[in-house]
Amino acid sequence: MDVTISTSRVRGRTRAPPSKSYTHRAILAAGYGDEATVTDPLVSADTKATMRAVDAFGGSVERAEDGNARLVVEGFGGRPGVPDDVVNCENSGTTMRLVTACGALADGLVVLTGDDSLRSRPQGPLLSAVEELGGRGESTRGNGQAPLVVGGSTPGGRVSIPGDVSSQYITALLMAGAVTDEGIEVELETELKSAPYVDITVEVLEDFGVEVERTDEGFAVSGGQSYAPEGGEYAVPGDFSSMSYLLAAGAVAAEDGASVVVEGARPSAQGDSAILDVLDSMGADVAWDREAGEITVPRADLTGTTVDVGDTPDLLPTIATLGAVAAGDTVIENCEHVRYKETDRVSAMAEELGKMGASVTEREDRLTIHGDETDLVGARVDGRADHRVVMSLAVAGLVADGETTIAGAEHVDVSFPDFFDAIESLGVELRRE
Ligand SMILES: O=C(O)C1=C[C@@H](OP(=O)(O)O)[C@@H](O)[C@H](O)C1
Ligand SMILES: C=C(OP(=O)(O)O)C(=O)O
Repeated sequence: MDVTISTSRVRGRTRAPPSKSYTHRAILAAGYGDEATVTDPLVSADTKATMRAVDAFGGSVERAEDGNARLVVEGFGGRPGVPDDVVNCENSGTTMRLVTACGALADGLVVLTGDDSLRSRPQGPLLSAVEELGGRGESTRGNGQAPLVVGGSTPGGRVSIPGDVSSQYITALLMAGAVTDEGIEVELETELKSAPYVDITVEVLEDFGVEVERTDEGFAVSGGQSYAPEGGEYAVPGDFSSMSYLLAAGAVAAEDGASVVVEGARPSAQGDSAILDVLDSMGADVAWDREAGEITVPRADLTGTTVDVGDTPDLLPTIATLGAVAAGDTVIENCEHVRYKETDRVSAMAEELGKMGASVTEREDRLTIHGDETDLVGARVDGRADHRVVMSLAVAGLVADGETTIAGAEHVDVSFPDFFDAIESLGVELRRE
C-alpha cells in the first residue's frame, strides 16, 4: 500500500498503542506458565507471531471477544512441546530470539524461519550460547541467520555472550533459564546495548513471580521457577516507541495555539520514554502528567541536538526526522546496532530523508542531519518494509513542501496497526492507494 501525505497541521488527542515489547514477553511468560490473561495487549503482526509460537509449543492464545481487549493464554506448562510444523516468526526479531531459547528446551527439534528481513538478521551469538548450554542451535545455511534448528532439552548452566548485537539474546536466555533444571547465568562479553529492554524483561518476569539477579558479569536466573502473574492477570502499558511518532508530529506540525495530547503514557521501564528528553533538548515544550498517563506537546521551532541511542535504538528514525526539521545539526551517536533491525535503519533514514531534500552525513556508528542545509520537499520514498521507517517518513511528510508518497506503508501493521487512522484523527490529510 502507498500512503500519500499532504503538508498538514495537527491537533487533538490520541492514544498510544500498547507496548510491543511488554506484549511479547507477557504472552511468552504466560506460555511458560499454566494459564494467564494478558489485558490491553498489542495485537499486531509481530505479537501474533509470538502467539502462534506459544500455540506451536502446545499452549493456546485466545482473544476475548467481549469488547475488553484481552488474551487468554493456556500455557505449555514450562517445557515446550515439539511443534507439528516450522515456526514462522515472519518479521519479528523479538519472537525469533525468544523462541530460539524456548525451543532449545524442547525434547526434540524446532525449526524457525521468518521473512526475507528476519532471515538476514544476526542469530549466531544466541545459537552459540544455546550450544554452550548443552542444547542444539544451528543455522541451516551456516551463516548465523535463520532458518534455525534448535532443541536438545538444554539443561542450563553458565554462558558468555556479546552484549552489543542484541539485548534480545539476554531476554531470551533469562526467560528460558527460569524453567531449566540448572538455571542460566549470563556473562556479558561486551557492554550491553539496548539495556532498558532487559530491564523490561526483569520487570515482566518479576510480575510473573520469576526472579532475575543482576551480577557483576551480567545476569542470572535460577531454574525450577514457575510463571504466574498475581491474580492471574497481567496488564500491558502503552508503547513509548510508537508514541514517539505522535509526539514528533505535535512538535513539528501542531496548529498554532494547539497541541497533540497522547494518552496511555504511564511510566514503565521503557528506555524509549527518552523521546521526551530528546524533544525537550530540541526546544519542545513537552508536559508529561505521569499520573494521568498523558503527554502534551505543542509545535516548537526545534534546534539540533546530540543523542546517544545506545539504549534506545528504535528512536533513531524518529530523531532523524526531527533533525531534518530542526535548525542546525542533529547528531545521532552510538547507532551501529541500529543497522541490524528490520532493515539497516541508519542507511535507510539517510537515503530516504535524502530523497526529501535532507542533507545527511552517514558514518558507521553516527548519523548527522544538517538541518540548516535541509528544506524538506515531498517525494516518493520507500518505507523499506520497516514500520519505523514508514512512520518516521510520514512525520517528515507533514512539514515537507508538497505530497510525500510512502511505498510499503502497510508495514505499520508490525507495531502500530492503526497508525494512519491515529494521525488522520489528528487532522493529517492522507490518501491510501
Ligand atoms: O526486546 C525487545 O523488545 C526489543 C529490543 C531491541 O532490540 P535489540 O536488543 O536487538 O537492540 C529493540 O530494538 C526491539 O525493537 C525490541
Ligand atoms: C527492531 C524491532 O523489533 P524486532 O527486533 O522485534 O523485529 C522494532 O520494533 O523496531
